[in-house]
Amino acid sequence: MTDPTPVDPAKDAAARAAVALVENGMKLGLGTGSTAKIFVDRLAERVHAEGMDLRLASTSKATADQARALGLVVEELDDLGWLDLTIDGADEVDPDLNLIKGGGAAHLREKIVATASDRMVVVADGGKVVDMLGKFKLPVEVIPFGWESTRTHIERVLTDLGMEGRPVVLRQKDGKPVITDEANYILDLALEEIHDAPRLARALNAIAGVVEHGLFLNICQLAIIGRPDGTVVELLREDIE
Ligand SMILES: O=C(CO)[C@H](O)[C@H](O)COP(=O)(O)O
Repeated sequence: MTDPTPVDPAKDAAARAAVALVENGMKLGLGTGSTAKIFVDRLAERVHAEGMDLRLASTSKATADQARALGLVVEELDDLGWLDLTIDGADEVDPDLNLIKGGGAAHLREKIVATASDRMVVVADGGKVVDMLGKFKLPVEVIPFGWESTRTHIERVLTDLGMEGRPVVLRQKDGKPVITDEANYILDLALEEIHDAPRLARALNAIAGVVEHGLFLNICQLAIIGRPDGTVVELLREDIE
C-alpha cells in the first residue's frame, strides 16, 4: 500500500539532491525522521533503477524497517566498520553547521553513525536554519535508573551556565515515557538560546546518567536546504572555516 501522506516539496528537494551524492559501492548511514524517510524512499528508487551496490547501516529501527520494506539490505554498523557518508535530518542548523538533533528520539544512534562516517550531510527544509541553536528543545537521552536525580544534575548544570529555571521535561507519549531504541528516556531542555554550545555539551556529557545529548558540534560537513519551489541551497563547512 502506498503512503497517502503528501510529500513536502522542500524536504523532497533536499532528499533528491542528497541521493545524487551517493556513489556505487559506498557504505552509507541512513538517518531518522521525516526528511531522512523521504531520502530513503528516493534512494531505494535509484538503487533499483540503476542496480546500485551499497552497504547500509541505519540510525533507528524505524528507518531499518522502512529500508527493508523497500527491498534494501540493512546491516549492523559493526559489520560495515567505517562509513563513507551518512545522510540525516536535523531539528536546527546554525550558521556554523552545528545542529540540534533528537526530535525523533534517535540522536544517540544518529551521533554514533554520523561520527563513524567520513562525511555527514544534513537534509532539511528552510525552517530548520537558525541564527542560534536553542529554540528547539534540546533532547538529552538518559538512563531510566535515577532519571529524576539526573534531571536535578542537569538543572544544576543549567544554573551554573546562567540558564537557571529552564524547564527540563521528560518526553512522554500517551502518558508514558518515550523509550528510545536503546531503552532509555529522553529529557527535553527548553533553553531558548544556547550561547556556548561546546561548554553545555561538555557539562552534560560529564553527568553519569546522561547517555548523549542532541548537540552535534563540528560533525556535519554539508547541509542541503530544500525550498518549496524544489530548488536547494547548499551550506558547506569549508565555506565557514
Ligand atoms: O534528529 C532526528 C531524529 O532523532 C531527526 O533527524 C530530526 O528530528 C529531523 O526530523 P524531520 O526531518 O522529521 O524534521
